[in-house]
Amino acid sequence: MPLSLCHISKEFDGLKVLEDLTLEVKENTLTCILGPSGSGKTTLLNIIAGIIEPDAGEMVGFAGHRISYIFQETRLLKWKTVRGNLDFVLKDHLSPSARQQTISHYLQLVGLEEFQNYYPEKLSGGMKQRVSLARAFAYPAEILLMDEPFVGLDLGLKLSLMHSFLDLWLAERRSTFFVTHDIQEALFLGEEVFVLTHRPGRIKGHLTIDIPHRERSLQRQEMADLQETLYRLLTE
Ligand SMILES: Nc1ncnc2c1ncn2[C@@H]1O[C@H](COP(=O)(O)OP(=O)(O)OP(=O)(O)O)[C@@H](O)[C@H]1O
Repeated sequence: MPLSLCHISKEFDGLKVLEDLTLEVKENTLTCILGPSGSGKTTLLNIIAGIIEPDAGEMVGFAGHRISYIFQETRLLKWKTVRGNLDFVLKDHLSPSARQQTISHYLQLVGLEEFQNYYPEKLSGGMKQRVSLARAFAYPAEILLMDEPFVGLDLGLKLSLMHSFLDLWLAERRSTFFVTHDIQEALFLGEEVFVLTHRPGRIKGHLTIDIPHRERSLQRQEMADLQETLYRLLTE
């Protein structure tokens, strides 16, 4: 069943943040919501997560689905080890032995097995974000919400985290809503990309990118053209 947001509007104290926003995607699609700062991207994720009620509109296809939410700041529990952080979100869902296996599987996918007994304060920023990705994927959620998880990181680290994220996501597709104001993130990750207007956020444009993730390179003219289109949509 597709996931649909239908005519969603939201204002805070008279400030219109989202206006008549409608989109529909297939299940297990990696959807990027690309928009300028203040266009209501976080508000939209919070509405999908059920943290905020929209003033108008409805969501179809989301009911009964569990949600994992990844933020810009990693929100790891600092009194628990890497393994303990994953264990914490799994303890109500899996038996102890299944938990051990699941945790090892995801830590291996993000290359952090040997750091499993470290506390977050002993990890670099990139390693912490990898733990947070592994934790989000380990949790048995059908929907993944990602709020600019790589913002403010240097280019090398951002690229390496995007690869870690894609390794996890390609191994096990989830319906993902990834918000960003970064054209390259949308271009390299999105299967569907929706571009928002300035506040109040409305859908300004929509692209489907059907190039397999592993074949996305700016050397390809098609990718360069898509980048140009996204740039125009975002800035004009
Ligand atoms: N709970 C709230 N109460 C009042 N105003 C709010 C609230 N949440 C968000 N806003 C306002 O809504 C607008 C959109 O915020 P939001 O965080 O959704 O945008 P964004 O696109 O995620 O921005 P950024 O890219 O800068 O994070 C902002 O002007 C913000 O001040």
